[in-house]
Amino acid sequence: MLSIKDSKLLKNQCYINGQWHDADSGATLAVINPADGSELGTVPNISPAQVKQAIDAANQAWGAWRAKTAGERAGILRKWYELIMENQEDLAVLMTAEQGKPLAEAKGEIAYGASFVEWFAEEGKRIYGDTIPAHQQGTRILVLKEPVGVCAAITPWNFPSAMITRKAAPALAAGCVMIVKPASQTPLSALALAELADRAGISPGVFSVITGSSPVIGKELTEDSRVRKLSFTGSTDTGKLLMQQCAGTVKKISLELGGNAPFIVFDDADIDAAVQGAIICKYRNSGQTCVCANRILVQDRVYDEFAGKFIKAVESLKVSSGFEQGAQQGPMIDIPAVEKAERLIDDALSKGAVLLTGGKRHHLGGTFFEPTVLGSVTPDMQIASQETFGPVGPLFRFKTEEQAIEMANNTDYGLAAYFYSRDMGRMWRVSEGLEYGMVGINTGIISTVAAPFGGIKQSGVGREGSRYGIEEYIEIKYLCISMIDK
Ligand SMILES: NC(=O)C1=CN([C@@H]2O[C@H](COP(=O)(O)OP(=O)(O)OC[C@H]3O[C@@H](n4cnc5c(N)ncnc54)[C@H](OP(=O)(O)O)[C@@H]3O)[C@@H](O)[C@H]2O)C=CC1
Ligand SMILES: O=C(O)CCCC(=O)O
Repeated sequence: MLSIKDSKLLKNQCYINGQWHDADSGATLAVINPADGSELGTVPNISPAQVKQAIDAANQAWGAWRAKTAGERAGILRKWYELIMENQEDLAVLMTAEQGKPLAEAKGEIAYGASFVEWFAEEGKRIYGDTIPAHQQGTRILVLKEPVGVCAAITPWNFPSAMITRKAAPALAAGCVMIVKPASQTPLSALALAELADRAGISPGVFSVITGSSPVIGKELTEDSRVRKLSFTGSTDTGKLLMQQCAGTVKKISLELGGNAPFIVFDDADIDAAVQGAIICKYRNSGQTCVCANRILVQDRVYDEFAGKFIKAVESLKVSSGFEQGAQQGPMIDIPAVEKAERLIDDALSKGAVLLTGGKRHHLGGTFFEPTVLGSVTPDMQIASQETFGPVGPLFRFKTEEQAIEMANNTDYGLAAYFYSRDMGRMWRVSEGLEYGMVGINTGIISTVAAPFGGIKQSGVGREGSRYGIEEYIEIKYLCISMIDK
């Protein structure tokens, strides 16, 4: 039994048009605690007709929601933010139970997720239009910014709360309405957010959370022309599929997909700081983060020093249930995730990599995995080109700055990159040379509500957070007013 103060936050129904619903058929999906395999509850596996009902409700709710002033919407969103923060502890418990991350990380994610609601409540008040010098006498040109309309969000299990608010908050602030389909592994965090949205006074239909089979729900959401936009965070393969499905109705899309982040340590770096940065960048959330360091590139001269200190720090990480005091690495999300880590390690070792620590399932059993470091990794190994999404840190060796940039860019992904250096000229050269949407310099953590999050190449389309994030939910309408001199 989960220990939460407000038992009404634990839901087993989905939230459509301001009401809680079972599936028409009564079908359910089980939600599993990855730390011990126990069942935490069930959620409805809804029918295509119920997805249509959610779209009907959203479409109907849109008019009244967009007609509110930005200030009125901001007041309601502010209330939602406050309720999320008041319930931070309970929401974190739900998250750790269904996702596995340490409770301290879960609390951090709740605050991070709430920060998008607070930020965009304010940002919605500053959606300014434009006037443009006209091209002829007696004419004026105006640019209006209008909400896109009914939006859908499909979100992943690795950040079960923040990936919802990062999409829903700018949408609602801009005057759009949103239907969210969370990952099947982590629907409880999403449904708890819906309960709090309800308490905050977000009107029926403005924010719905639906659960069930992803291909079925995805098809309904992408084929319905009333849904004007899809925002997705998840794997590149699923993102490509959804992009294709959205083509039929030419929807706007935002895609936040996979990464293959290089983490470069130059020989002028502060090595201790680089080790700390690499630990947090690689092992937070058990390595299941799209901006996690995926390849650690270390310059020849400092390779041995960095490797020695890094291995020591990795070996000191506490692996346990996320609820245990001091937990630093919880279980992985499921067995396929463990098998993927094993596959990548086996491939690397068979091609000449060296196991420096870890490398196998943890003695705690289930989906716990040892924090792992591989040395002498080379670009021909699968781990160099695939997103590991696990606690495996592969060390690559490089000689020159040019070689580091070339190795870093040698991937189809372009989400986040990191490097450590104390040379100002190098900071500019390398920042400009890296083909990535985000670059962390002398830091392993770059996520904040204040900055634009997103990637290039096959890592996605669009940006989330910051003042840029709200533009994803705005259409531009141009007015050409003539004959004003008559
Ligand atoms: N960029 C990122 O942040 C993430 C990257 N990944 C990467 O993807 C790998 C696999 O993870 P996985 O969970 O399978 O990622 P997916 O991309 O498959 O899942 C993410 C979301 O997409 C949904 N989804 C899956 N298939 C469809 C579909 N056909 N139509 C509509 N929605 C769909 C899922 O729903 P449901 O759960 O119900 O199937 C979930 O809500 C990971 O190992 C990692 O490399 C994974 C998650 C996040
Ligand atoms: O992994 C992701 O999908 C998002 C990363 C969360 C963040 O750091 O903002």
